[in-house]
Amino acid sequence: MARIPAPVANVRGAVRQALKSGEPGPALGGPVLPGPVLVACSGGADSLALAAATAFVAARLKVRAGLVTVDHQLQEGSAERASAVADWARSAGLDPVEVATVEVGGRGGGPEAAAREARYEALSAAASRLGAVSVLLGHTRDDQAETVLLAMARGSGPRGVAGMPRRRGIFLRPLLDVSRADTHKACAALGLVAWEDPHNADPAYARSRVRASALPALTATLGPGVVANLARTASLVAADVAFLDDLARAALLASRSAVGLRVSDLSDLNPAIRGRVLHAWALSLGAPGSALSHRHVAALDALVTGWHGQGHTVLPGGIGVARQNGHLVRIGL
Ligand SMILES: Nc1ncnc2c1ncn2[C@@H]1O[C@H](COP(=O)(O)OP(=O)(O)OP(=O)(O)O)[C@@H](O)[C@H]1O
Repeated sequence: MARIPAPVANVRGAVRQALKSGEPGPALGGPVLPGPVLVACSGGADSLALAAATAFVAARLKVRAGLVTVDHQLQEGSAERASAVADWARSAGLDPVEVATVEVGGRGGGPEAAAREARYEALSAAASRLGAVSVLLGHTRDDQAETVLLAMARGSGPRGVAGMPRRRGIFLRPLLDVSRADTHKACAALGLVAWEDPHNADPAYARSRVRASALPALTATLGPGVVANLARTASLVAADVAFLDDLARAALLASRSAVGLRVSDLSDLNPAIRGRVLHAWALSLGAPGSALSHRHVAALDALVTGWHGQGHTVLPGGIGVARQNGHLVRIGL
């Protein structure tokens, strides 16, 4: 039997681990299969290698696996690309296979964010319609390293440096330990022609510049382990962040009162926990997470630790918070 090329084996190994460990849902591999695993595939090398490996592994594990490709209708020929991906997926034995066509226009936050939001909505909708147990995404170790570097450069703090989670809700990223070079080599070895997203090489995007210049420069300066080490940093930080978040959840419950949060409880907390409690509380009041910054949390913190009788502070979403009678309370503006 011909030897399987190492990159193909690596991608399959990562997918096998994800499918076998039960990560995609408790009933996988059991007698009753509640629904398929879906691969979210753009036709790019990462998600194409993921889809090919999933088709291969799922057939052997007797797990149902399908594919969804999203047509953002933003580029010339996007519908043809989507239907070519779908045709290939059917020929590879994936089932069900769907093209989800989305309208990206009319959303805020820039074209990239709008496309991402539309894509995740479409993938979530397809997953519920098809009763899927998981949606597999093709992010690689290199994507994780880029995410960490960007987060550090932007001062995003531990939550950003923790990178992309392996699982969030129905979404699962089995390739976070696999290099991008391997997904490209796996496609080449399998004779799969991957689509090149022109955005990936567009220097208008910070991520493209990190990919094209910053990471290669760091690798040249510090050595070839930089990408893997940045990705490892993400998982180490993610474990700490999860622990601190657990502590903060408990502290939030303990400091809640009928009117708001008790200042005496908040001031006893370690600053790392207090910041998280205030952040979580602000979210619970309805402040939009995308707009809630360190500055807002610092202003809440000042009501606790830098109290000099100052007035209220305003959170994103027009939410007023003041200190009254030993409590942080929401006020009408
Ligand atoms: N058009 C698409 N159709 C289906 N899945 C897609 C599409 N584009 C991207 N994906 C999925 O998302 C993964 C990441 O893609 P990409 O890096 O282009 O997006 P991103 O904007 O960085 O994603 P994220 O929002 O998760 O950070 C792909 O490997 C694939 O699984």
